[in-house]
Amino acid sequence: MGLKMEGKISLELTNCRAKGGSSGFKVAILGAAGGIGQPLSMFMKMNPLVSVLHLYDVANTPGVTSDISHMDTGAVVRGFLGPQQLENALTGMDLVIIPAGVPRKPGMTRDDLFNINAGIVKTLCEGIAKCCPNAIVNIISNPVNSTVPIAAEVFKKAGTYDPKKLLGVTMLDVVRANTFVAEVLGLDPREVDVPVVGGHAGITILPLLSQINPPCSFTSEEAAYLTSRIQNGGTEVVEAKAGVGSATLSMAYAAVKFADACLRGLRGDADVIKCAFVPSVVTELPFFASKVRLGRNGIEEIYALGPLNESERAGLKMAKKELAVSIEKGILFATK
Ligand SMILES: NC(=O)c1ccc[n+]([C@@H]2O[C@H](COP(=O)([O-])OP(=O)(O)OC[C@H]3O[C@@H](n4cnc5c(N)ncnc54)[C@H](O)[C@@H]3O)[C@@H](O)[C@H]2O)c1
Ligand SMILES: O=C(O)C[C@H](O)C(=O)O
Repeated sequence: MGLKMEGKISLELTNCRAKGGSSGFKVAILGAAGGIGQPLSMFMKMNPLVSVLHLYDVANTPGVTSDISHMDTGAVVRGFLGPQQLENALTGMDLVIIPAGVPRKPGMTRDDLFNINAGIVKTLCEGIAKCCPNAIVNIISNPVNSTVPIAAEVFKKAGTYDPKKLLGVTMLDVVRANTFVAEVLGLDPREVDVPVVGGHAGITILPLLSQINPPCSFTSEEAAYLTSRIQNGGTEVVEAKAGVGSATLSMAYAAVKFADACLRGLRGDADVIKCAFVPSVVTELPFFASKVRLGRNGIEEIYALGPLNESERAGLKMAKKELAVSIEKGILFATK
């Protein structure tokens, strides 16, 4: 058999020869052809811990897959289009990342996305429960404060729920906080680590400026400016994009930072610690974002909040009130 078939290279033959890194993890991205999905897929193709990369979407996956598959890195890339291919996309995966769903336009809250995105996340999680129940799941789709509880309920119903493996991605809040704090302090953002706890929407995003590494202090004006800018970072991008979407590039960067941490944990690396919105007993709420240690089983340890200053305590009270409503909304949707 020749390489050319009617002017096209035989895909069957090239697939026979395809070789990925001999070891590594299998990762699926659901919503891979979207604004976040495309750069995230590219970054994950560059990640040496990934041996197989499955790209799933309801539109445009063939083009994105063909494009990304030409990158000369180790991971083997396969594309999957539409619900009939979801199960094949998910079977055997170690990590599933979900950026599927609609983004905000100016004037909308993340909760305004609930009506569309709740159903999308529910269906995708039903597929995960069926085809890769042991996978780590990273949920990016908004509103994260509700979509993570939805995922938990789907897994509970299927009998596959492992709270150590379900993580809402709040890494972009940390990435923004590091950037904005470094600007104020005149530091390199790579040297700054700001814990951001609570959730992922407005006042539920609670940066702990009193616990920054390296230790630093702010005037009350600086603290108010930083807290507000971190809480409204998403809206800042939505308004700048003026109707064509929300953060995609910085989100893909944050998502790959977080996914890489999950994979390093799975590999057995020590001291992999990141903030995430997870099933939690840190507060009285069933889900809460705080620092977690990632390991071979997913979340190995969830850290307590530590000492908060007066304004952080006030922020926490307000954040918990809003979070309780969003969490309940997700649970009700998935159990009705
Ligand atoms: N967690 C965070 O920090 C964070 C940051 C930015 C954006 N987001 C959220 O991520 C989501 C995606 O944002 P985006 O800018 O990439 O949007 P986008 O519209 O550019 O891309 C979304 C993709 O999802 C796909 N999709 C829709 N329904 C699907 C389904 N049932 N199965 C699989 N794929 C499906 C679409 O075809 C599209 O390719 C939004 O909900 C947005 O609010 C979260
Ligand atoms: O703001 C949005 O709607 C998207 C995302 O949650 C963000 O924080 O950028």
